[in-house]
Amino acid sequence: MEAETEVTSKRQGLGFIVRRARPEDLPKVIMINKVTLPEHYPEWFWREHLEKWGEAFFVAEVDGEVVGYVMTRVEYGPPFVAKGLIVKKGHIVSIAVLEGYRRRGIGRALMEAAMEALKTRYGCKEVYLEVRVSNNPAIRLYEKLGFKKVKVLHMYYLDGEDAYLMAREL
Ligand SMILES: CC(=O)SCCNC(=O)CCNC(=O)[C@H](O)C(C)(C)COP(=O)(O)OP(=O)(O)OC[C@H]1O[C@@H](n2cnc3c(N)ncnc32)[C@H](O)[C@@H]1OP(=O)(O)O
Ligand SMILES: [Zn+2]
Repeated sequence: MEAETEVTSKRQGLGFIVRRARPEDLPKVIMINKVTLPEHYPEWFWREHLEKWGEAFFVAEVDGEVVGYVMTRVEYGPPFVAKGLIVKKGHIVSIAVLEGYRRRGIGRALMEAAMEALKTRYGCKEVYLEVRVSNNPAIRLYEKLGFKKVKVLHMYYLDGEDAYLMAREL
């Protein structure tokens, strides 16, 4: 994918842009994470991911405002679903879209941009993530993109909830 992709919804006025994140986007990205998810990270963690794996860190913009993000990293290890002993794995660390901007394809477009970059820029053979077992909207999105539930991670979250580890080949 090129640096910027414009997606215009069939419904007028619901267009958005997906582009690579920049350092100046981080305050807004961190704010979106705070209001949408219980899992938060220190500022240096976001910055580190942008510096190391910035080609697969994307934001979505509506009318010039960042309304969503996807942050990823690249890891080496035994694959969950791909073939091989040790492979490069793309890890979707966090994705979120502000509540008022959901169900217009932004989450899907962010995931597609991240997966394409993980594959073509970093050579990842698969992509994986963890998601709360109760998070149906996110699970539906991942299944629509071809992810499968690989295993349950018991008590994965601080509040005791389990996670599904979901993965697909790239
Ligand atoms: C690895 C992790 O970060 S796990 C945590 C994921 N993030 C969160 O849970 C944060 C809060 N939630 C969100 O930010 C959003 O709901 C997201 C990111 C999960 C989805 O973002 P959206 O922009 O709404 O997704 P998008 O519009 O692309 O939806 C694509 C498809 O996913 C499925 N989907 C998305 N939301 C829902 C929902 N609420 N109910 C059922 N299916 C849904 C649908 O199949 C949808 O296609 P459709 O609208 O044509 O039916
Ligand atoms: Zn994770």
